[in-house]
Amino acid sequence: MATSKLRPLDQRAKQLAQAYAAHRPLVQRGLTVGFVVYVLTAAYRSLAARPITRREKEKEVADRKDGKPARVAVDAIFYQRLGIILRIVIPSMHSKEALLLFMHSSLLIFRTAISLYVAALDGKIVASLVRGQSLQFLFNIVRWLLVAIPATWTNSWLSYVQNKLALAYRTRLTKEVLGMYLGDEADGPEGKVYYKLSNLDDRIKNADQMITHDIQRFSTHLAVIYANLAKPTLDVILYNYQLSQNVGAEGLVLLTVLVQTSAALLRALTPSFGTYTAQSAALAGSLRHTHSRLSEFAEEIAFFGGEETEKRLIEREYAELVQHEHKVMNKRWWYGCAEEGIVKWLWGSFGLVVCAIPVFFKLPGISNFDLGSRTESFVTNRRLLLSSSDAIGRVMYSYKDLAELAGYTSRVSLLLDTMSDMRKGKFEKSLVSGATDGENGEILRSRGQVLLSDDIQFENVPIVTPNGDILLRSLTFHVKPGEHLLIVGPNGSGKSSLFRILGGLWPVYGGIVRKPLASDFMLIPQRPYLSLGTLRDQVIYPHSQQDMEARGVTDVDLLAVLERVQMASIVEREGGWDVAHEWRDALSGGDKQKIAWARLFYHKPKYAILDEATSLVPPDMEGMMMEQATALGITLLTVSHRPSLWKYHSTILQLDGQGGYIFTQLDAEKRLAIQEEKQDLETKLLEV
Ligand SMILES: Nc1ncnc2c1ncn2[C@@H]1O[C@H](COP(=O)(O)OP(=O)(O)OP(=O)(O)O)[C@@H](O)[C@H]1O
Repeated sequence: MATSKLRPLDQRAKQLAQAYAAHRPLVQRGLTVGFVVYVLTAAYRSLAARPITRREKEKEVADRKDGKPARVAVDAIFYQRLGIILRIVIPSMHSKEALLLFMHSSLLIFRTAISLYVAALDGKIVASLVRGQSLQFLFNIVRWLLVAIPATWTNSWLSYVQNKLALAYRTRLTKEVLGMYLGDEADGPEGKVYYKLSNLDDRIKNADQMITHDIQRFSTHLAVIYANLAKPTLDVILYNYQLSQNVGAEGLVLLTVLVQTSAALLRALTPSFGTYTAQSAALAGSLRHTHSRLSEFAEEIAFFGGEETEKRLIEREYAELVQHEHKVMNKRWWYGCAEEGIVKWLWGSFGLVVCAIPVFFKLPGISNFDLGSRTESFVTNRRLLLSSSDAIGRVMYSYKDLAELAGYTSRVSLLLDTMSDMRKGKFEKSLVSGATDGENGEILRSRGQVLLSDDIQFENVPIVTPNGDILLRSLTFHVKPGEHLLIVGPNGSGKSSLFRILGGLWPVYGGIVRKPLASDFMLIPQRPYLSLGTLRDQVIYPHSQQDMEARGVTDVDLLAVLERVQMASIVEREGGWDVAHEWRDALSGGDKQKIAWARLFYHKPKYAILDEATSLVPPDMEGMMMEQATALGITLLTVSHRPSLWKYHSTILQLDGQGGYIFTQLDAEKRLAIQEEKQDLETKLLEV
């Protein structure tokens, strides 16, 4: 019974095998086409955005509340961000970057074609060896040497074009970012982003690190990812197509199934490298920032003997960075083991089995098989397979690269988004408690008007610090050109804040501010800023020498300006106008203030803001400088605790530090007399 049942089954299997052999070319074609479609779909799916699950969304919200870093992954958000940045780095199809990308792609295809040729040649060389055909062998070696010329040429060109591409991306991005970062009022209503980023917003702690380091890393990763993704995908298709011609598409399909199953396992094991990259960049930036603060305030710290505290701060930042790097290294270690085990060894053994198919099974349509042909086919197939598994491996590795690119993309887009928010006047800063309640909240949510005028006029303008502290609810005063204003008040009452509003640094939360452009103001603070550059650059800052010459000003005129502040000797002392120093360290506090006054006399702005600007110069010079400024038609807005300066001002704005103020005409003599009387009374009171 059993044999009679088996026979028809056996026969049916035979019939099936015959039918299969008869239609094998069609099946082969079907399998090959299916394979190509599969590789493309798999490549697309591995790159496509993974939708964010509800649990992940909830976790992200919770993390943000806890102040934990945001999760970064290869998801829809990443592609959206990348799309925006790509439009910056490749602005059009005719741009230099598009041309470089085209060159890069052509070179990649050319290199794959060479590899295919080399695989076949390798097989031929070994076959001629096995067959003992010396002439054929020599001929093949010459071909090998000849193909080396375009092969090496292509490889050098590839890395050259790739580096050029990275640099071109970096240049485009840096240009865009600097345009926003250092754009002034002339670029639009909202400039001075570099100030607002660090003072009015909490999102970015170290913009310098982002502009220099993160943009560079992003550009390099973007240039590499293209080669690491496009090339291996193309390679997988071409090598496998060639392989399927040699070993039959069935073996290849089996191989692909095995490879893809293990690849899925590897993918599931991949840690979140994108988040780690973004965290590393942020921690490195923070450490650098702490170091740069140390060198910036070296003198102050040295006088205080603050080395231990500073060391502790730096060590804390460093420890955080090292801890994070250790964590990433550990993850990379075991991931590396799993990756190498699967990609190199497991796939390698699958490959050897596939290469052996034509040796052990006679494939229809392939009619060889002396020892030489078998060796040739084995060597060629093995090379193709190695290249192919290397390509699949690279697609796998590139997922890690893609995750890292996602990390840098999140950093660059955070920078771009925050800067664009700054320009729109949208700030995110943690506010003092109660800032958003009731009347305070109303003030913070509203915005005032800024109108252009020759006078300075505040109408019901609140003065609010960036963290939402309301210093004055409603300030009203009016200064006409030529009417010097004295501003007095206790520490922290908002005197400098008033200037920040005038300079366009802080937003106007309500009322109307009438004022000239910020470029019509010039600030002299207690510790004036000295730029990098020559002595001339210090006096004419922010002008360049060309600007100075265009104004018709010569070095002789500049010397006259320095004479006004009794600093003419500095030119000879420092070795001429063209000598460059770190002027911040080379000049004393008083000299710095005098240089700043010389700068004022050179620029002759409409208004000068003097914030304790004469605190370090001798009293006799102080009066002289004020008179000269008046003679040049500069209107002074002065903050000073020195009564000796009162007589140069006609109005006074007195802040009480409790939210109240008085704005009135200033009769300096009367005020001085009252002051003296007050002091007398106080002395008498003490005697009692
Ligand atoms: N960037 C900032 N972020 C948050 N708060 C700030 C910022 N700059 C100043 N403030 C706060 O604004 C308040 C007023 O500061 P402001 O510098 O205007 O005082 P001031 O009257 O000039 O004081 P002083 O006489 O000490 O210079 C202070 O409480 C200060 O802490």
